[in-house]
Amino acid sequence: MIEPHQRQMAHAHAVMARGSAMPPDGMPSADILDSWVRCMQTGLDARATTSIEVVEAADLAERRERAGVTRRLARAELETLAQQIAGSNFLLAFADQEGVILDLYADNRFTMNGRGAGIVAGSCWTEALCGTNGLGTALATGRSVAVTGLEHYLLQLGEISCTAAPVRDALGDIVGVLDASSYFESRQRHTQALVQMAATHIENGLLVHQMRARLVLAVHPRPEFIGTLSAGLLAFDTEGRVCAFNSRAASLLTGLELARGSAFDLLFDEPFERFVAKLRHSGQLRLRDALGSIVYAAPVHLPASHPVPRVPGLVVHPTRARGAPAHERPARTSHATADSVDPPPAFVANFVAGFVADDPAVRAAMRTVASAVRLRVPILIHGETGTGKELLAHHAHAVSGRQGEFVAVNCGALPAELFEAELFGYAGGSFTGARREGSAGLIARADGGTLLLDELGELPLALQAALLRFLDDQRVRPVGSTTTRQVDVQLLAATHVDLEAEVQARRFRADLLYRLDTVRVDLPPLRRRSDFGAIAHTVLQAIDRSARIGDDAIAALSQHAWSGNMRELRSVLTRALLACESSRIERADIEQVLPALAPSAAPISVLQQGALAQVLREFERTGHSVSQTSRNLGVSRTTVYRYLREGSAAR
Ligand SMILES: Nc1ncnc2c1ncn2[C@@H]1O[C@H](COP(=O)(O)OP(=O)(O)OP(=O)(O)O)[C@@H](O)[C@H]1O
Repeated sequence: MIEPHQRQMAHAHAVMARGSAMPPDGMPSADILDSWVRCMQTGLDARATTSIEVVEAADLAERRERAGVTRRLARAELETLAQQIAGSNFLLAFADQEGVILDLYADNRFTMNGRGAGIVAGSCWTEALCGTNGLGTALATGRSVAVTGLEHYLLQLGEISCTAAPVRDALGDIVGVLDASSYFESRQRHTQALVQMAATHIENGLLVHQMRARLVLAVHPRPEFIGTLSAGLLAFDTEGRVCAFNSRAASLLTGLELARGSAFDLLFDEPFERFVAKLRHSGQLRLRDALGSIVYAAPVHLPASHPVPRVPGLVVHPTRARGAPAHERPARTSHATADSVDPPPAFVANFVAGFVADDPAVRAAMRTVASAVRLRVPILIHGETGTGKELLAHHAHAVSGRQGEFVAVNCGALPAELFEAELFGYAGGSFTGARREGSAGLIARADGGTLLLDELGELPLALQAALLRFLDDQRVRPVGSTTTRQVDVQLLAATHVDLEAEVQARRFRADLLYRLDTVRVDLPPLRRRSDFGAIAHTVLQAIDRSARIGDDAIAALSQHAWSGNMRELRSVLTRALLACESSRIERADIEQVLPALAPSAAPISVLQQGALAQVLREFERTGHSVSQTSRNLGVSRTTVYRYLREGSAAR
């Protein structure tokens, strides 16, 4: 069926073909109208069949090389976009500032059908050559555009819809353009927002890269938006003069004299030096701008060369530039689809194999985490036991692109004295049992990477103060040593307890909670997840790849309360699989094992009676693997640790 829009544009083409010197009335937008005028003026024939020019292989290689970091950032975004609009017949392309496609990701159906045939690496899409089109028109206007069906000037492109956004570097120059093309009929409402967001991601990455020797600030009138794409970015030199800013900063600070070279003190009601000193101390600050409005600011990076604090008692902590470029991130698998949700502030693909994330709350958590790691702020992950906090932490590490290790440490696992040495390291011979050569500690091991403090609620009070100090300056001083070492660690903390209640009960320091609670994500319990079915399938596959489960069985499972969440589900599915006669679990198999488990806290109570022996036996049997023991018994790792501690105290 020809849609009214196509009919209207077909009419416009017909009028033009009759020799009109101007495009007819009723053009969909001023950008398309102006573009047609430009095409007419260059004498381009809308009806001619034009073969799209493709540059030589050597030229393409040279252009790719020249595009350097921009291209690497763009490729990462193309991959993410490909995940988001996967299966919807799309072709995604990144072209340089001359409209030559450097990279593209195409859905097979799009290329096989032949309609996207001319869109290949090296093809050139300037308006002068190809008429009105996403890439060319975005480059010509410097704005994000959608060119739908017959809005294309060349009739031969009339079945394609493109949406494209230019990418600007830190100085505001266009350095490339991102495009998503589809058949006219499979275009999607959210694609333009997705492409625009991806372009903003590239621009922000580029600004942070190009300004890596500068102080880069993220600003927003509301603190919770600091880590999102809505935040503005501003770079300052050591004198406090603006070197670069993104378009969000320009619109957030409208009315102020924001331009390259503007002095910080003219924009904000605070002397630059004092601001930097405070920033080093506190990480995020509330500022008043020159018009009297409140703005929150947090450093994206704060180089050591910026003014040293003159405020007494403040600690200096130069930070390193962020981790590796996004293109070096690991391969990803995804269960997430971006079909019907409204465009959130920052989209992110699923980086962890087997991590089901079709639930909106989980996807929101993934996006928050991805934004927070970009700014390297600590993240507090909250959720009942077994809801996937550690898996989300792995995702955070992967999405950060940081090259260092992911180090997880269970705060309930060790007594305070040993824990401090484990965490911060120790000098040789500093206490009985210490190794002669000493140890760098887990924080140092996570240098350049990510440290997860699991079960944060169990962190001994004595260590909470040390952690707070570490969060302030990212320096570690090994136990028994007089020297400190600067590290660059993305901190994540996970807990299932209500930390506010712990603060009330004076078991947790309020200042530490305040510091860690900048970005908080809550993982929903299994009973509230909309993707329960997908989870059940995935967990079952992890137990036995050949196993299957019927829809009725899933429906029966979904009725359960699952207080042990994924771990409990895994344990129930294992039992059901053992109980069933084939490798396909049916409702009856579930009914056979579920009543025995209800109420769902049963695994814990099983542990409580004669539990110690059971835990120790399983711990021995699994070759001292805490995770394996926790999995096999269907309890959390903390529970296992607690029993192991009790066990060793009793001996
Ligand atoms: N979204 C998910 N998709 C598939 N499997 C998951 C998901 N989330 C968690 N799991 C699985 O559930 C188990 C528990 O996950 P994880 O250890 O991350 O939970 P947790 O919240 O950290 O638990 P705890 O609070 O007990 O430490 C793991 O085997 C994990 O692989």
